[in-house]
Amino acid sequence: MPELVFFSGTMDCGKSTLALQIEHNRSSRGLQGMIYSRNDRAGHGKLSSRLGLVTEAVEAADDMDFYAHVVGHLSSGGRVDYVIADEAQFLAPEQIDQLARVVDELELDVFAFGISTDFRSKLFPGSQRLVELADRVEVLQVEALCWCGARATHNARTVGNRMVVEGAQVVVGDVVGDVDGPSAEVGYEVLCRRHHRRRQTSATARAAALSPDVLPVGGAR
Ligand SMILES: Nc1ncnc2c1ncn2[C@@H]1O[C@H](COP(=O)(O)OP(=O)(O)O)[C@@H](O)[C@H]1O
Ligand SMILES: Cc1cn([C@H]2C[C@H](O)[C@@H](COP(=O)(O)O)O2)c(=O)[nH]c1=O
Repeated sequence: MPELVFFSGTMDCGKSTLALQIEHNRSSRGLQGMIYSRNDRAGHGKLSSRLGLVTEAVEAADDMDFYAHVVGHLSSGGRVDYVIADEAQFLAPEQIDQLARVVDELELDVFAFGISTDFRSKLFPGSQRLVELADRVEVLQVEALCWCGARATHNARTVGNRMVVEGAQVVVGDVVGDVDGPSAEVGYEVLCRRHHRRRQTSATARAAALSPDVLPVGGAR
């Protein structure tokens, strides 16, 4: 039976890498995928992984009808054996319904990849709809780690190395390493729930270790 599968995890846990591996394994057996992405960091019409792999993709506009797009491709003589949708958190709920329709009416597997929650730990609308509609939700095997060593389950947004909790839901960006000194750039860091709740990033934890009498934002350690 064809399925709608939602592969979910934090940022930087290998979702796009897995999407590219699924694409590679199927295309190397002569199957043809329709690959969608939206707002990939590598640019318009790309699906890229931090391991350096990248492939061409259809950039999913916010008014794009996925079902009509696949039907249009098939009607004009194209072939589609499966569908991959990366950065699925950025899709509208109606677009997730269209992907479910692709599974049910065109009998194609649809593999969607994305983060579930935003920097405030609230579900993205597209991810919420995926959780509601998917045949399976798969959590990725490779654990991204918080600076404390625990499994990272949450995405923090940082500005100037400090976690922020105000701002637009969508700001395309990348995880920042353990940077020294303040940065005005918006970045992201994956954290365990405990440190996300306490707003303790690696930089603020390091600063607190250097000056133990300074409490993190929010009080408790
Ligand atoms: N230099 C590296 N060596 C080995 N693995 C790496 C390296 N850089 C990144 N990775 C792996 O790639 C993962 C990120 O993959 P990616 O597909 O870009 O993540 P996602 O799409 O979930 O944000 C990291 O969690 C890590 O496992
Ligand atoms: C938490 C969070 C993330 N984003 C953006 C940042 C990146 O461009 C993507 C996630 O990409 P990845 O391949 O999973 O690393 O989402 C955002 O816009 N808003 C957020 O709250």
